[in-house]
Amino acid sequence: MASDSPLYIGFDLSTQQLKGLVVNSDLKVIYIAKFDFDADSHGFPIKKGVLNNEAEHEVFAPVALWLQALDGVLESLRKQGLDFRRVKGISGAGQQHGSVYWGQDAEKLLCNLDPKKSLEAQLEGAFSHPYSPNWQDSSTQKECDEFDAALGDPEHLAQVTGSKAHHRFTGPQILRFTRKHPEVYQKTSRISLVSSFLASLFLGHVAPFDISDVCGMNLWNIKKGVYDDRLLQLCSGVFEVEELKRKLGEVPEDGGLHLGHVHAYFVERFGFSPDCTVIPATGDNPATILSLPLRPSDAMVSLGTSTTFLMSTPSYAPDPATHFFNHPTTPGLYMFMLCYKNGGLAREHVRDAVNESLKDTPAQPWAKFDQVALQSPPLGQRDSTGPMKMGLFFPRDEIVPNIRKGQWRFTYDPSTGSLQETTDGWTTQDEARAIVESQMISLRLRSRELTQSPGNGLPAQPRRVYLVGGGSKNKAIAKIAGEILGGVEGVYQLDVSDNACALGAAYKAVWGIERQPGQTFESLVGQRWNEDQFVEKIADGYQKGVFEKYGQAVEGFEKMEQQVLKQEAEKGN
Ligand SMILES: Nc1ncnc2c1ncn2[C@@H]1O[C@H](COP(=O)(O)OP(=O)(O)O)[C@@H](O)[C@H]1O
Ligand SMILES: O=C(CO)[C@@H](O)[C@H](O)COP(=O)(O)O
Repeated sequence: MASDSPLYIGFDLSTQQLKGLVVNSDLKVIYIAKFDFDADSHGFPIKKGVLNNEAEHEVFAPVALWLQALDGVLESLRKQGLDFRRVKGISGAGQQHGSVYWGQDAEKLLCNLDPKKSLEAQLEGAFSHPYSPNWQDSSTQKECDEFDAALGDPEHLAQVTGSKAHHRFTGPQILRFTRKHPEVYQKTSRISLVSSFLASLFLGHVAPFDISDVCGMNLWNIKKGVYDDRLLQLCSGVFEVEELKRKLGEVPEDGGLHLGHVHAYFVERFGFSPDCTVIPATGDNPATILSLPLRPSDAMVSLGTSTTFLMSTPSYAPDPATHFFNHPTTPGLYMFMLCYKNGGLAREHVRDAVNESLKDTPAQPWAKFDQVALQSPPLGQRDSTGPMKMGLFFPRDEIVPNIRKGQWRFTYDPSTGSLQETTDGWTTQDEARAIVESQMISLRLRSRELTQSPGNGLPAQPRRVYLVGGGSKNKAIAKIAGEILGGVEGVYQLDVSDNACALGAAYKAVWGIERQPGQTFESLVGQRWNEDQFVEKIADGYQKGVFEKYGQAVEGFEKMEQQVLKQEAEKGN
C-alpha cells in the first residue's frame, strides 16, 4: 500500500481502558495504543476504572479521566509514528448505557479548543456533573419498577425497547438523576452516551446518539424508530418532557453517516487532515459484532469485564431475559445480547483462590487455573452416572438473573432430576472448571431459542463461536466453551481478539467512508476480509456425547437458578 494510502481509527472507551486502533482500507491493523485507567491515569482514586458509593449501590467514572485517556492515546499514536494526515475517518465504541451531562458552556468550550492545551486542561468545565454512571451501577431499582410498569409490565417494555428495565439502562439512570440532582439536571444542556461523548470530542460539538446504542436506554421504540413518548414522560420526572427531548437530541438512522469533519483542534495539535470525517461511535458490544463478517448462525462471546453473548439476527424476538438492539450498521438486522456483570472479575476471584489454595504465585497468573480446570471432569462427575456439580459465582450483584451477590453450590442428579444445595465434595479447585461451566451453561440456556440445527441430524447450536475480549486468550476457557456451546465449525479467536471492539469501530469508519452507494457493511467487510490472516481456530466446538451431557446440565442449571431466586425472594420478604 502506498505510504499516503488512507487510514481509519477506531476508539474503544471501555470500563478499564481506552484503546485506539488504526487500520488501512484492507482492514489490516497498523497501530494500537492503549491507556489503562488504573495503571496510566493520575489524579483519580479509581479502582478497575470506576468509583463506588456502596451505600447507594452507585458505580460511576470521572469524565475527566476519559479526557486524560484520549490525550494519552493520541500522544501514544503520535509517538508510534502515525501520520495523522492519512486518517480519513474516525469512529468509536463506548461502554454502553453510561451518560455524560454537559453544562451550559459545553458547545462553546468544545468549539473553541486551544491546540496548545490538552483536552483535560480545557474541558473540565464543560460538564454539569463530573461523573458518568457506569453499567455496573445498581442504584435504580425504584426507577426500574416504574419503567417496567409504564407500559404495563416488563414483557411490554421489552417488546417496545428491546429490553425490560435494567439498573444500568440510561432512562432509569436519568430519572434517578432528575431526583437526586434536580438543580444539576436543569443546568444540563445536553446528555450524551459514552459513545456519542467520544464522537462529540472529535466533532467539536455535541454529537447525536447512535442508532444501535440508543437501544440501551429503555427509551427508544425499536420497531417504530422513534422515542416512546410515554417513556420520555416518565424519564423526565417532574420536569418538562420537551426539555428532556432537547437534552437527548436527534437519532440519525444511518450508522455510516458523515457527522462532520474533525475539529480544527485535532488538525493543529496532531496534524489530522481537515477533511478527516467523524462517523457515529456506537456501543462497545455493537462495535464488537462489527469486528468480522458475522453470520446470523454465528455467536460471539465477549470475555471482558462483563461477559456478553452476541448474535446478529434478522428476527426481532424480545424477551425480558435478553436484549435486542438495532444492528449498528444494517437496517433489518438486530443484535441479540446477554450481559453478565460477573464476567472477568468473577473468574479472577476463583483464579486467585486457586493460586492461594495451591500456595502458588505463578508467573503466568492463569496457569494453575487453566491446569485444574482442564484436569477436572465435566461437571465434576467422577463417573458418567454420578452427581453433577454446578454453582453460581457472583462476587457482585448480578443482572442475569437479577440477584444479589453470593455463591451457591449444588449437586444435580440428571437421572432423577434431584437437586441438592451442598458444599460437600466441593474443593476450591473444582471451582475453576465450575465457574467457566456456570457462565457458559447460562449462555446456552438463554440463547437456545436463537440457534438452529446445522443439518445432518445435529442438535441446534451455533455454526461458529468467536471468542473476543481479554479472556479470549485463555485456551482452557475456549475448550470448555466449545464443549458447552457447541459450534459445528469450532471455536475461533480473532487475531486481535482483545481489541475486537476497537477493531469493529475502525471497520465502521472504513465502511462509512469507502462504501459504494447502498453497499452494506457485511458486503464491504466480506469482500476485504482475509479469513486466513484474521481468525484462528483455537478449540473444537460440537463434540457428540459431551454436548448432550451439558444439555442435561442445562436442565439442572435452570432448576438451580429458580431455586436460588425463590430462596432469595423468601429471605427478602
Ligand atoms: N489469560 C487470561 N485468561 C483469562 N482471563 C484473562 C486473561 N487475560 C486477561 N483476562 C481478563 O480480561 C479482562 C479484561 O478484558 P478486556 O476485554 O480488556 O476489558 P474491558 O471489559 O474493560 O474491555 C480482565 O478482567 C481479565 O480477567
Ligand atoms: O452493560 C453492558 C452491556 O449491556 C456492558 O457490556 C458494557 O457495555 C461494558 O462492557 P465492557 O467494559 O465489559 O466491555
